Amino acid sequence: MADSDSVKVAVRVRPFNQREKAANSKCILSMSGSQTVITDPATGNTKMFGFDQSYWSHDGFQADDSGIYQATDSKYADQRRVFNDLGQGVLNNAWAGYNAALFAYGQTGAGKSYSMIGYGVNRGIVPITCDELFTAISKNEDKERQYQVSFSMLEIYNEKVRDLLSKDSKNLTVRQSPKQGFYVEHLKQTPVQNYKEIERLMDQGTKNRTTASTNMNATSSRSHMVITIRFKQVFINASGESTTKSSEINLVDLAGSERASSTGATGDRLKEGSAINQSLSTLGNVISALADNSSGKKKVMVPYRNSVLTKLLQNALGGNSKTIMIAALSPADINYEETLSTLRYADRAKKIKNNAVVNESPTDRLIRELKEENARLMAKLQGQDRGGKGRDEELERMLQENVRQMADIQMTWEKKLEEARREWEQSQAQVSKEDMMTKEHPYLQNVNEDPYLSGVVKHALPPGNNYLGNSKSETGNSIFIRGLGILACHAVLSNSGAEMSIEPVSPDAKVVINGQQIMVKTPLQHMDRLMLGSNCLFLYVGYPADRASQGDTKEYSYDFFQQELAQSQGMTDLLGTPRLGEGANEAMDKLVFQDFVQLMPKVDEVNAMSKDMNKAMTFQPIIKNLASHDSLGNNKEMEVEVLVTNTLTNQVWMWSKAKFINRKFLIEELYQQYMEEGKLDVEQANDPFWDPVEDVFLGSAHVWLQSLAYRIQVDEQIEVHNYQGKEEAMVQVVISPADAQGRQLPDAEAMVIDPSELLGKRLDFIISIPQCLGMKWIQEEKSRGSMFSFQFYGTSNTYRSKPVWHSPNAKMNFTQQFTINPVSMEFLQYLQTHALVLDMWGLQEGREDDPPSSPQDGSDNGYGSSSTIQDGSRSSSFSDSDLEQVLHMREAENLELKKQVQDLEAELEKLRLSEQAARKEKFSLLQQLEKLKTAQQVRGGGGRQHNSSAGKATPIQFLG
Ligand SMILES: Nc1ncnc2c1ncn2[C@@H]1O[C@H](COP(=O)(O)OP(=O)(O)OP(=O)(O)O)[C@@H](O)[C@H]1O
Repeated sequence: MADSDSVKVAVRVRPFNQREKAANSKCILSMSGSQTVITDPATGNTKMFGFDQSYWSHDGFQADDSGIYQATDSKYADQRRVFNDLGQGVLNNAWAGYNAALFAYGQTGAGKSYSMIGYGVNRGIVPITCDELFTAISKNEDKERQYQVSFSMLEIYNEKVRDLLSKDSKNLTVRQSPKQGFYVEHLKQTPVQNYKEIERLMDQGTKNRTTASTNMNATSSRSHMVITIRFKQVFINASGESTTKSSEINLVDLAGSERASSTGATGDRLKEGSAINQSLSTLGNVISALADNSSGKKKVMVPYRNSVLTKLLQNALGGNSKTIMIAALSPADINYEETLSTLRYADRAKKIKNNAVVNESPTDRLIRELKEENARLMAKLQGQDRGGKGRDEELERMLQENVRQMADIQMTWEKKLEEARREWEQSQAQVSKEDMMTKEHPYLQNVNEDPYLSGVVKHALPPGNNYLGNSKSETGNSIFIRGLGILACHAVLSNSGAEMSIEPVSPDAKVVINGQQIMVKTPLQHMDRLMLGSNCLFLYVGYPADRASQGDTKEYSYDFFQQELAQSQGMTDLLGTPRLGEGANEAMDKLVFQDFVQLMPKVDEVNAMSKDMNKAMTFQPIIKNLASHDSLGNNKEMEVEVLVTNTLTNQVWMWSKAKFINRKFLIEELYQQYMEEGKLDVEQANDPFWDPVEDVFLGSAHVWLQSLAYRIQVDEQIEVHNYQGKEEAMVQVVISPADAQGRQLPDAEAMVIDPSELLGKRLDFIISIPQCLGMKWIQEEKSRGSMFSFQFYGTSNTYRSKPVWHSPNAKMNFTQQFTINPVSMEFLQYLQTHALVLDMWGLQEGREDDPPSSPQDGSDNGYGSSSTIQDGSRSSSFSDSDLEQVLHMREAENLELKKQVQDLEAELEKLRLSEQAARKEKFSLLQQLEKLKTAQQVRGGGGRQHNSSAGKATPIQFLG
C-alpha cells in the first residue's frame, strides 16, 4: 500500500527579540489564511507565498500565571495549535504504520527550537507528540496488541555523528544496508514505557549536547539534532503468530540556515569551505532535485550521498515517509534577505512528493528474510575465503548487522525493557545524587548562547576544596570542564560552610567575576557571574539560605553576561557617549554596540584557539568610524571590524564582521580536527588563518576645497585621522592655481573676489603631496610602507602617490595637474561644499608592488604625474545664454547681502589662517623633534645636541 503525498510545509513567524526591539525593527511579514507576504524594506515591493499553514506567532499573546503564552487575538498561533495541525498528523501516520518526519528549517534564532522542543512550560511539537503517543497507548485496551516505543537522539556536527544518549563521546559511522538504507551504526535505541522516560532521555541528551558544545567550542546552532522514535505495534493472532506494524518518526532540528553570502562574507576567498554550510547546501540541492523530479520536468540524480544529514534524511525526503517541514521566520527588516531565502526554500520543498508505504509484515517473515539474507552473505564470504582474496570487510559488517537485528527481533520486549530499566536505575541514582547535592550545596550552573542549553549543566560545590580543571587525570579535580582556555588545573572553589571563594590556580588561569578578572582568592556571592577560560560561562548559585532572597537565574542570560563583560572592558568609552544620544543615530549606534558585544566573546574564542594551535595570530575587535571616509564630512556611521595581526611578522589585516564570523566557523572545524588528531593538516589555500598580504586602510585627511573657488593657494599640514579619530600621521598638501602650462601662479595673480568669475572659463590647478611626517604605522614596524590615494570631483579615477617604505617621515613627491574646462556651476558648488579626502594606506612586506594592488577600483591612473586631466565631461557645458542668465540673477541680488557674505568669508579666512598657523607650528615642532631624535641616535642616544642651527626651521633629513 503506497501513498503518494506532497511534503507538507508550514511557516511560522516569531515575536521580535530584544536586539530587534532595541534597533526599532520593522516587521516585514504579514499573513492571511495560509498565505505569507514579505515586504522588501528597501523598495516596499512585496512577494506572496502560499503554504499548507502560515502561523502568526509575532504578537497577539500574553503569558498567563503559569508562563504559558495564551492568545489575546485569534490570529496568534500557539504551541497547541501547531501541534494539532502538524504533530497530530505525525501521530496518526505512525499509528497507521507510515514513517513520518518533521523537520524545522530556518536562520539561527528564528524559532526552530521553540517550535520543535519549546521552552519551559511552552512545550513544542516533540514533547507534546511523545506525550500524546503514550496517552493514546494507555487508552488502548486491545490485549492482543503490544506497543513498543524506543527513543534515540543524535547530533551531526561538522559531518560527524554523535550519540546524545551515550556517555561515550565517540563519533559514529553512517552505513548503508540494502534493506534499511542509511543508518547509524551502534546508535543507542532506548526502550521507553511512558512520557516521563522520554522527558528524562531528552534532558540527558540536552546535557550531553551542552557539554559537547563546550568541548567542541561550538554553539548548538551549528549542529543538526535528530530525534528518532520507533513505534512498533505487534499483533498476536489466535494461533500465536505475530504481525508487526512499525513506524519511524524522525524529528529534526536543523542547524541555522544562514548562508555565507548573506552574512556578507562574499568577499572572502574561503566562503564555501564550512562543512556545516556544505550539509545544508546539500540539503538544498536534494530538495531542488526532488522538486524537479516530482514536477516531472526533468529526471535528475538526487545527491543524498554528499552529506551525512541528507543520507540520514533520505527516507524523510523523497522516500518512504510522510514528511512535514516547518520553516521558522524572523519578522525583522534586517533579516529580509535571510527570511526571503527561507521562504523560497520552503516553497521548493512543498513540490516534493513522497511515496510512503505501511510497514507491516509478519514477524516470522522478517526473521525468514533476515535468515535468507544471512545465508547469502555467508556464501559470498566463503567464496572469498576459497578464492584466497581475503574477506570483504563491508560484507562482514553487513552480516554482523543482520545477526544483531535478528537477535533484536527475537529478544522479547520484556527483556529489552528489563535491560533498559537496569540502566535507568543506575543513571537515575546518579541524577538523584546530583539533585540532592545541588539542593544542599552551592553550585555552578552553565550559561549558553543557545537559551535552550542554558542551566542544563550543574556542578555542586560541597564543603572543602573543589578543584576545577580540564583533565580527569589530574588528581584532585572534581569538576571537569573541557572548554577553551581551561587549564588542567584551573581554579579552586573553597566552601567553608559559611562562605564560598574562588582562586585561580596559576596566573594563566583566567577567572572573571562579574566582568572583572581576578588574580587572588575572592569571595563569591549568590548570582555572581563567572567566566572561566575564554568562553565558559557559569552562574554561581549560593547557599540554600541565600537563594530565596534574590532574583531569578533566568535574568542572567548569555546577553547579560556579554553586556557586563563589554561594559567592564570600557566599551562605552570606545563608542563615545555623546554619539549614543544623537537622536537619529541612536538606533544605529546601539546596533553597533550590540555588534561589538556579540563579537567580543567570539574574538576571545578565536584568540584562544589560535594560541592552542600555535598560530601566532591575534585578533582584536575595533569600531571603525566611517566619517573619515566621506568627502562631505557628514557620515556618522560606524562599523565593527576585526584587526588581525601576525605576531611574528607584524603583518596586519582588517576583517569585516561577516568575514570574521565565516572564518570563525572554519577555525572551529580546524580546531576540532586538531583536538581529535593532535596535529594540523591544512594547506595554505584552505587555511582560515592565512590571507595574502593586503594594503590596510589607515585613515584619511580632509582638505576643504573652498579656497580653490577663489583661486587661493592651500598649503596645509593636516592630520590623518584613523578609524578611532586618533592621529595617524601629519601630511602636507598643497593645492595651487596654475597656468595652462602647469606653472604655479602666485595668489596675487590668480585670486578672484567672486567664484562666479570662473564660470565658463578654464581652471588649472595642481594638487601635490610633498611630504608626510610621524607615520605611526611605520614607527611601529620599520619594514612597512605607506601611500596616499584620492579621488576628485566624482571621477572614477583613483590617484595614488608612489609607495614609500621604512621611514616614518618621508617625501611623497606627488604632483598632479588638473584642468577643468569649462568651470560649471556644479563644479563651483562642489568646491564650496566638499573636501579633498586623502586616504592613507599601510603597505606591508610581501606586497605586490607594481602595479599597486588597488584598494579602490580597477581604473588605476598610476602614480602622480604632471599630465593634464580634462574634466569637461563632468561639467555641464556652459553656453552664453546661461552665463547672461546667471549674471542677471546676481545683479538682482541685494548688495547688502553680498557684503554680509563677503564679511563672513573674510572672517572665515582669518580663522582658517590662524588654524593653519597653529598647524604649521605643530609641524615645525614635529620636525624639530624628529631632528633631535636623529641627532640623539647619531650620538648613540646619549649625547647632548650641539648644533648652531638648532631652533631654526632647517629642512629635515629624510631617511630611506
Ligand atoms: N513562536 C514564538 N513565540 C514566542 N517566542 C518565540 C517563538 N519562537 C521563538 N521564540 C523565541 O525566540 C528565541 C529564538 O528561538 P529559538 O531558540 O527557537 O531559535 P532557533 O532557530 O532554534 O535558534 P538556533 O538555531 O540558535 O537553535 C527564543 O528565545 C525563543 O523563546
